[in-house]
Amino acid sequence: MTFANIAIIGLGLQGGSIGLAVREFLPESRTRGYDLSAQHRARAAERRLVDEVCTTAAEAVRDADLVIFCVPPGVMGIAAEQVRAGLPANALVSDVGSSKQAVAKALGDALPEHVVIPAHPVAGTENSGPDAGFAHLFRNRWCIVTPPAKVDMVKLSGLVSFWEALGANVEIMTAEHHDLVLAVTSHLPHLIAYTIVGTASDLEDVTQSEVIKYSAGGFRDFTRIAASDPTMWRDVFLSNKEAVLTMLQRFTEDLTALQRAIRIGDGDQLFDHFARTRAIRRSIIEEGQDDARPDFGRGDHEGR
Ligand SMILES: NC(=O)C1=CN([C@@H]2O[C@H](COP(=O)(O)OP(=O)(O)OC[C@H]3O[C@@H](n4cnc5c(N)ncnc54)[C@H](O)[C@@H]3O)[C@@H](O)[C@H]2O)C=CC1
Ligand SMILES: O=C(O)C(=O)Cc1ccc(O)cc1
Repeated sequence: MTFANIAIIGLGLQGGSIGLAVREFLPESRTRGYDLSAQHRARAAERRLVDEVCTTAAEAVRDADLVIFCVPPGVMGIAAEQVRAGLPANALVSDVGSSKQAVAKALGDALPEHVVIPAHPVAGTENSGPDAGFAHLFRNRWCIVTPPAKVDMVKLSGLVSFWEALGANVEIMTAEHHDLVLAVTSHLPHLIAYTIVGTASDLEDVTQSEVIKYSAGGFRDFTRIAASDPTMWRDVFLSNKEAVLTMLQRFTEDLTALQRAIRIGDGDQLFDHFARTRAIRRSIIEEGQDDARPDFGRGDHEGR
């Protein structure tokens, strides 16, 4: 099953990248897009992120057989309500939200008559808006698809093929499992980055010049992550609250254990811990899941 008319709601990093990637990898498909911001619509048209930028959401979904919501997690339901009037009955509804249970519920509540199959491309950057997108964002990255227990298999396989055509490797799991895994691999790291950059800034009377001067160290990586979009990340934490709080509890216990090892001078514990984490990093690189690969996302994008 291929999609002839794809509607993209939200023309920022994700929506723009999908539009550009469809033009490059699925040239037979036609794309229409809508964004709430008139400024973003104008810029999306200038960059030709989609074939046609529409001034209403209902117009963008006209004739669509696939609609992908690419808006912050907290407004998925509102955005879905905006397309209801114009959405063809047979259209598949999907999204790219970073949390899945809450987003699936919001989309399902707003569009109860439609097939909804949520997805999450685990591919992004700290940049947002219509200037941030690029066609190769999804190349060699995971896209996690979280179908409901009873699902239209033809539409599911169509969605899997769609993401594979854009270069992604697709994994299927429940929304609940997704939210737990991503809480520790993505959401918690962002929370830690937001915290450390805030802490350093609060100490700025003492350290301001040093923070800038020595930011080529590990701190620089944290500032990149902590520059990520505030609206989106506020919504991620609020929409995946339970899983994030569970993982934060575990993290806090492990941090306290390291804190104690430092206080009592237990060098063996520190060494063993750091040796274990180094091995994890090396295994990630061996599996080819690392952004630092020479060919990753380069060429048409300088934002990383
Ligand atoms: N930033 C990242 O690295 C990743 C983000 N995601 C998910 O993708 C989704 C979109 O994120 P980005 O593209 O990064 O954000 P973005 O901020 O670049 O784009 C979102 C766009 O949605 C528009 N918008 C807001 N409310 C709207 C509405 N009601 N109707 C239509 N347009 C509306 C905004 O004007 C903006 O242009 C989020 O749910 C996020 O969790 C998923 C993977 C990676
Ligand atoms: O920029 C980074 O390091 C990211 O981690 C990008 C990212 C942000 C949110 C997601 O749901 C998936 C990927």
